[in-house]
Amino acid sequence: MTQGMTYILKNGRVVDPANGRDGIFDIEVRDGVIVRVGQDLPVPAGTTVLEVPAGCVVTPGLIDMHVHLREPGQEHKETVASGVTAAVAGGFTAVACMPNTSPINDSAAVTRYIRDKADAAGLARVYPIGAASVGSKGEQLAEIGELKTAGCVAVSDDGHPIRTALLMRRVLEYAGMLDVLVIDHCEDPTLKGDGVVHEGPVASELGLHGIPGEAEELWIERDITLAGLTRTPFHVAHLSTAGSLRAVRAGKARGIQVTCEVAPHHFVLTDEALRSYDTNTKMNPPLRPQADVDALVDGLADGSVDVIATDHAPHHADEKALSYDQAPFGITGLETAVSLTFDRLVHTGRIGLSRMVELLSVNPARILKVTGGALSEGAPADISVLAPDLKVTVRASTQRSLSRNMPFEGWDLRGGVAATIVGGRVVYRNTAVEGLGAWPPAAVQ
Ligand SMILES: NC(=O)N[C@@H](CC(=O)O)C(=O)O
Ligand SMILES: [Zn+2]
Repeated sequence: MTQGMTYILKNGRVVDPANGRDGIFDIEVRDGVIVRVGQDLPVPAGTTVLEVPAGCVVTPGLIDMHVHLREPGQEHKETVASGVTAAVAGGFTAVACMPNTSPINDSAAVTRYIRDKADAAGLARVYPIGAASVGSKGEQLAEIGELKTAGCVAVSDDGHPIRTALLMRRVLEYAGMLDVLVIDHCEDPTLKGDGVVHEGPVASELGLHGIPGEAEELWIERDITLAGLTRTPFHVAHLSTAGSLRAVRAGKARGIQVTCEVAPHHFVLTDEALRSYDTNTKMNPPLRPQADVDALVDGLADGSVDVIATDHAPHHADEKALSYDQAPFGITGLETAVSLTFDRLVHTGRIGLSRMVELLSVNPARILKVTGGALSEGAPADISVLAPDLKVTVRASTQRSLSRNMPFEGWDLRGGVAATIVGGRVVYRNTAVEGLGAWPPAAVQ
């Protein structure tokens, strides 16, 4: 525990693009707040020094703006407590959680319940996302004002698209007035039909029903048009195709306030992974062909993709053991995102560290309008310490999530997390990283 304590994080390579910093800096933390950032800060008597291990990178706390915490209602898959434990072990100081719990988070009572659970866990910050429509049924507008007052930072019917153009228009109008972000799971349900994987040669060969990329693209075009009509910001959840990215780029070029996120599995895997028939390759949107993956990586590099978000979607092993058609959509992601980003984007030279920090911290903070995204003096000390060269072998059995549904079992990746600091408290310390021995013990390690 380091809250209430003064300490100096010493000699870390600080990558803080919002403040134009990339170099060796010290960070002084007092009572949970960053009080000074500078080179060779003096160490007053009695001040603890936390030496940053050689090769580690200190960044503003990572924020995952798309997770499913499953509480209330599906605590066998994940609880708020297990979810935030996975989050801090994955390097995230904050997460925004989708409303498709049971009951749906369409009321202040559910929002407060989630926040209370998050406060009790005391690990990552949790920003609830409220439903856009009552019960996420797509019929009646949810009480967006009530949800905002209770602490929701955004609204979405994630799991489903916001059902009609008229409803989307109203959601944008009300949420816009209240300064609440609208996030849509963009997918035309009629085109999706009973599809379970990407529509294409692999699906045909395997005899699985396909979902065309156009199901996503059409819906994004609809939403961008309505964001233009209402002059309101709109965020695309889990964007997955080249055509979707073209639509977002064109929207941005027209001055429409549209932003988007891409999940790690969509820039790492293609629909070739389906040949395993492993239901841990089943998620929504589905894995796409190489050309889409290449386009997403280009977008991540050139700035047209704003955010990396995991879409952490825990499901129980019994459900994932069903046939491919029957199993639920979704995979976990909180504990692999940083390693996949380092291994597949940074070490391949596609993005630099500062772009990585923009995608995982600066932009989600800006889009959600929440604290963080910068290591500024006076800001809460939400800090991630990353280990770009750490050798990681992914094992579901050692992850903190209650669920193990992920397709990266046994993967060797380069890059990981050394420590996670929330509000000045070291909440996670990775015992596999050398040089953290003198750090205080953490709640998760
Ligand atoms: N992404 C997924 O595959 N699954 C999500 C719901 C959703 O966003 O579709 C889930 O809640 O399991
Ligand atoms: Zn979704």
